[in-house]
Amino acid sequence: AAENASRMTLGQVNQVRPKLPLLKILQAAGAQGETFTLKEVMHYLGQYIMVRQLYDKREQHMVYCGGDELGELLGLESFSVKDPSPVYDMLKRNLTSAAM
Ligand SMILES: C[C@@H](c1ccc(Cl)cc1)n1cnc(-c2ccccc2)c1-c1c(C(=O)NCCN2CCN(C3CCCCC3)CC2)[nH]c2cc(Cl)ccc12
Repeated sequence: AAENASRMTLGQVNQVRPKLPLLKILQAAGAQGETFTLKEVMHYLGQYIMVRQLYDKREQHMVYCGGDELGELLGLESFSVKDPSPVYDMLKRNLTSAAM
């Protein structure tokens, strides 16, 4: 019982709460709820890029997000999935820890 309780709380400890503009993007990609693991956030952002066809069909590592809400959040017209730093910077600005 105790280990289950601790496992449940540990499961909670790595949850993050997206701010509203990011939450709307995740929900557009099918996300349910308001807190996620970082892995889930990345999964839904990838799904969003796929569904909105923001990646270049020929150069599939290039994402053209200008004019999309994602580009507004990133402050970028485009980026390469090979350099995740702009995405991590955006997440720092748009995620709060759900643990508090
Ligand atoms: C390594 C990983 C990644 C993850 C995070 C970051 Cl900051 C960079 C890179 N990654 C590698 N390519 C992609 C990618 C490329 C084009 C379109 C969609 C996703 C991703 C991204 C994933 C993802 O969850 N990826 C699962 C496997 N992907 C392979 C690529 N697959 C598609 C590539 C285009 C053609 C169709 C398949 C989709 C599944 N989540 C992301 C979210 C963002 Cl903000 C940006 C990119 C991704």
